[in-house]
Amino acid sequence: MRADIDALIEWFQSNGGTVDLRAIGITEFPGSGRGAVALCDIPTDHTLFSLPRVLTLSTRTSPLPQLFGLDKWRAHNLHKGWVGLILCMMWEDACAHEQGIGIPEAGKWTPYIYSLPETFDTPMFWSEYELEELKGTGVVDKIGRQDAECAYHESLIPAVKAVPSLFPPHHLQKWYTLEAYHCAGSRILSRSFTVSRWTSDDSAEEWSNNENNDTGVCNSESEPEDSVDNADTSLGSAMDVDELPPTSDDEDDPSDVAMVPMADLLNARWGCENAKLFCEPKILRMVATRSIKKGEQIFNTYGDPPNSVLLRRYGHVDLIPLNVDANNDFTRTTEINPYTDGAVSLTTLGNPSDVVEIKADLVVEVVRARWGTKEIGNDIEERIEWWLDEGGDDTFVLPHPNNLRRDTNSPYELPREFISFTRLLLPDADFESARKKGKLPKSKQPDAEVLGVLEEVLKNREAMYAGGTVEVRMDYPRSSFLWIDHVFPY
Ligand SMILES: C[S@@+](CC[C@H](N)C(=O)[O-])C[C@H]1O[C@@H](n2cnc3c(N)ncnc32)[C@H](O)[C@@H]1O
Repeated sequence: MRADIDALIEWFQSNGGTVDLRAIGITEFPGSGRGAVALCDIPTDHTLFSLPRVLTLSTRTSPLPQLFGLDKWRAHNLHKGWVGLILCMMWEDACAHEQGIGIPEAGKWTPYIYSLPETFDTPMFWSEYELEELKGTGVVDKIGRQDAECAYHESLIPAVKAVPSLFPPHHLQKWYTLEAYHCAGSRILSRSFTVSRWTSDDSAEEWSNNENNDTGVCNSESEPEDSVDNADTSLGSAMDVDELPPTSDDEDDPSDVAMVPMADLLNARWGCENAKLFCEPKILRMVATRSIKKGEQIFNTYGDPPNSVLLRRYGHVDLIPLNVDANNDFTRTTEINPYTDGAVSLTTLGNPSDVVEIKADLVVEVVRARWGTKEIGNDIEERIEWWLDEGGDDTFVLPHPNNLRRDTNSPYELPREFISFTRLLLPDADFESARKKGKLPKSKQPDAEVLGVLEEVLKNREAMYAGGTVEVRMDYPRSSFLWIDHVFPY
């Protein structure tokens, strides 16, 4: 690993990147692979490293789309989704290992390619037996193996076969296999960033690792250092002149998805962010967002997603000490820092961003089982339809009671929609009058009947998870709390 990292840093610096090697080192962290460590006390706002935009690897910076021919690229649907970037990564991999293929533009990212992982712990690579462990979580449905493989067979392979000068036929069985495709896809999934084109409207922006933002969120921070007049030329790639337009205005632009050498060596952990990548007209800059003590790990942020997302995209979960009181109940105290505060009873580990998703179907099932058609009537489908027409969701999301970022000590509250929907289904709900008034049932203060349904829904929901028993206790209205133990694996 050392040789790869040393070669990466040398390549990085000789191609316009800067690294403060007095402040940051790359080392192995047990359980999380390579990561960055502070070699001295680092003050807030210190630049740890920076790189020109052209050193990022995306369909905008790779020479491949141009060499392939932009019209042909589009005709093969390589401008949609991640398949184009996956092909660029596979091509770079082939070029790096085959010592170039006689094309001068090939092989620019070779030391970077050598630094990338070749195996992954994500569920994409789990056996059926192993996936059983995820039963009940939202992960399994979101792995997307079939869709990914469809793009491989329908777009990537025909494209590769169409241009033998770029993809020599004897490379196909080695560098363009389904396995290599999944490897490139997983590298993107776990390491890419969203790096938009610099526009004259932009100020310096912070960009979180792509993982954190399925939504592609970026936050405005400060003014750019360089005048925006220089911004266009700063991109400097061949793609500046004639590049692929975004698919459409309201879709995420796939050419914004970029591999960012060095930045992707930083790990992340819930609530531990102390560095972040900022986007400027000519460069990307990794900056300390807090003071970091010598010896501490330098953490980027992946957006503190729930463990379901961490596992699916990165192959790990965050298990941090949760706030629990002497009775092993979650507390809502917001001031306590679970990493440093010795006063906290640390008996439970988890990820405060975890949620439980409850499908509306499950509520319907419980209501049906409890009362039957005779009591609730024949119009349950109609009620559901009206609920959806009124903009109601078909899934309710229960946040973790221990989410410390919720700046409140108020009791745990069930999502109001969840209560309102349940009330709508009950036999005594005045559906006709609600529909006439166009008003959904009240969502505050659930009564005993609603709570009875909700308790059963939660028990049934818990039983869907593989393994372990869960205790669901409801203590309402005495304390106005709903206590749910261990029901938050993902
Ligand atoms: C962006 S890379 C970070 C660098 C990576 N550790 C390496 O060795 O190249 C993301 C990967 O790092 C690992 N990782 C990051 N944060 C972690 C954490 N808190 N716990 C365990 N593994 C982590 C996961 O394997 C994840 O897929």
